[in-house]
Amino acid sequence: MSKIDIKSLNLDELKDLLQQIGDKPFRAKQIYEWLHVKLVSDFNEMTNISKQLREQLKEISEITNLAVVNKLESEDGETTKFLFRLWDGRVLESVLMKYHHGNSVCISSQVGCKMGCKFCASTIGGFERNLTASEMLDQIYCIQRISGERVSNVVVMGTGEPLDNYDNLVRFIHMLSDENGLNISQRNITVSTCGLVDKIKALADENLQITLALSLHAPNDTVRKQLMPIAERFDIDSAINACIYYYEKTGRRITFEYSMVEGINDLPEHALELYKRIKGLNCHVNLIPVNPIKERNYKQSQMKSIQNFKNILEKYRINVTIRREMGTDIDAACGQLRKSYMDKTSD
Ligand SMILES: C[S@@+](CC[C@H](N)C(=O)[O-])C[C@H]1O[C@@H](n2cnc3c(N)ncnc32)[C@H](O)[C@@H]1O
Ligand code: SF4
Repeated sequence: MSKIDIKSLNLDELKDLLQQIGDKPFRAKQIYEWLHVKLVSDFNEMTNISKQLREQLKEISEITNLAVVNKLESEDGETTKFLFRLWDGRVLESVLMKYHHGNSVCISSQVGCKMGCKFCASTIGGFERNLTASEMLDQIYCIQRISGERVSNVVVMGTGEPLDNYDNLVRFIHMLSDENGLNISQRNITVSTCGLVDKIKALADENLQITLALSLHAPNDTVRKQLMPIAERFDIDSAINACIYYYEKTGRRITFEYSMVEGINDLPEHALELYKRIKGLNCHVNLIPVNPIKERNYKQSQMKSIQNFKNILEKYRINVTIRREMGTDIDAACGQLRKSYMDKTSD
């Protein structure tokens, strides 16, 4: 894309742009509303903007949009997976989950991922590129347009490591929670990371109110290194300490994600060790039965091991839930739908 990516500009930047082309800055608010509230993807739809200004904007800028490649709805109707095509032909996936408290969208932050976690389908084809702020917003905007229902929660838990795309992520969060845009409360936005310690600390200093989720998946470095290469770069203590810093700066309770893999991280001694590591922290542990992917032979923990693990943590008064599996009938594991599509198209 050689033209200006107008949907990635915040309101002040849009005002500057209008000033530069000799127009009134107050028009910026109207254009911002067309892009981020009325969710249009064509300058011609901006009916209160003069034709001359629309033509000028078309010449220097572009409005990103996503094309729907595939849409799969789970049998219970609660989960819909979307496969989208970007302007450069690359594909990404996003998920709409309908809860009684509102609609939540899980978005991707990168095309592919370079982090190499052993059980994750998103990383198998490697890393392709970062998503821009507009491409992250587009996933939510498209789903809201297609479903006709307001999105109230956003989780950055799809393909990619959001903190490896730091500047675009922070821009995206500001724009998503902007009162002139969709105005989604920062408290309803969750960012999940495999644990880039320096970036967690930087995020803590941004003065945001989003929830941070750390993908922990192990009670110690030995087990963590078996599952996540990032554990070679940052040890478990430094990852947890970065979360403590995040809590101290923001007052936001930390979520620890723990994908349960049979025989690897689901034993009672793991639960006990985990408790000792996180005791005293204002946190919540989310136990996720791992979704097996065909490229790896990791098995999902038995439900009785997961329940036992939960009971042990609860005995020590750790806040813990087992994540309800949603949409297992539609390639629910993160990156799986995109991976199936890539496999088919490369035949
Ligand atoms: C796909 S990642 C994206 C966000 C970020 N890169 C991270 O690792 O936290 C979101 C969560 O999904 C988990 N995950 C990935 N593959 C999974 C699988 N096959 N089964 C269960 N959880 C999985 C990750 O460990 C992580 O906690
Ligand atoms: S779990 Fe997250 S960091 Fe790890 S490979 Fe998957 S997307 Fe990347």
